[in-house]
Amino acid sequence: MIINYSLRIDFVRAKSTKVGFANFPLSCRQNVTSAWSKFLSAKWKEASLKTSTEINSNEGSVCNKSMNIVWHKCSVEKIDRQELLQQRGCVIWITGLSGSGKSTLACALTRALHSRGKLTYVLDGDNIRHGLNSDLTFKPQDRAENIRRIGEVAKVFSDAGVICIASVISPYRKDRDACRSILPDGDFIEVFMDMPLHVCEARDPKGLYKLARAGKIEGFTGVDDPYEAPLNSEIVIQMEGEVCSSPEVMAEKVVCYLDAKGYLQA
Ligand SMILES: Nc1ncnc2c1ncn2[C@@H]1O[C@H](COP(=O)(O)OS(=O)(=O)O)[C@@H](OP(=O)(O)O)[C@H]1O
Ligand SMILES: Nc1ncnc2c1ncn2[C@@H]1O[C@H](COP(=O)(O)OP(=O)(O)O)[C@@H](O)[C@H]1O
Repeated sequence: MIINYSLRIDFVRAKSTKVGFANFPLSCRQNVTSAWSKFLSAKWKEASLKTSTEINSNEGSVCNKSMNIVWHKCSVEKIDRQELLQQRGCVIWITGLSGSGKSTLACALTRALHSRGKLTYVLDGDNIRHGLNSDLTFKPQDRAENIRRIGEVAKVFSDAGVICIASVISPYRKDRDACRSILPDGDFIEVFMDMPLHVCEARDPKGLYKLARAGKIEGFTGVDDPYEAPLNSEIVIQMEGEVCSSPEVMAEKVVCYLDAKGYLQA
């Protein structure tokens, strides 16, 4: 993006330098400007290639390919919507292994908040992959893009004043941190489902661990694909010895956090 932009400036400068060539013979001027154009167009191509490589890498999408865009502000803003809803928009980001209980917690939490009159919306990895993200695989760069898109959608919901609950494996720390970085301070609340792999594998409600162990699914998180545990989550859900709290008790822990931080009022 920066490279593209500076090239655009160079291009404008190059065009204006043509005026300075006015005293040279026409053929000489044409040669210089055409060499300049070739040089710039080669550089432009190089920059574009670099940009798409960056987007397709595991870095996540750090560049914006859209140029000449200006943010349009409206007179009704987040603060007005929050006032209407009597709550503060935020993102509850539930991360953990498959089978760790992310969807179960997301459902219990949306139910608990709904019954307190709070507007929520759940973005579940499995569900989003049925539509918006149906073009993505489980390769690292596609997981990164999956998380980037869900992070952006969650940001829109929180800007709408909604308490958005994202339940996604999101195995890479960098991708989760990127989602945190696009939200106002405090509005990204990470919940780590810190369940041991053997517990998740014993649950295996969809039979996916079994398939992964049999080599029928490649790159399954926790089996032959990494999961980078969060280092500083706002909330950690763990077992107490061999016992797992009920989904309602887990949800209550998150509700208490939201209440204490003032998200349940405008
Ligand atoms: N290879 C591989 N690894 C992990 N999970 C897999 C895989 N293939 C399919 N599934 C199913 O996809 C669900 C995870 O989707 P996510 O979008 O949350 O994954 S990710 O955040 O992009 O890693 C996940 O759902 P949950 O079990 O609810 O986590 C699985 O059912
Ligand atoms: N707190 C819990 N106690 C006992 N079983 C649970 C709990 N949370 C989830 N489960 C069970 O574990 C399995 C996986 O839960 P799920 O929410 O689908 O996990 P994930 O979304 O992380 O894959 C399901 O069969 C679910 O009923």
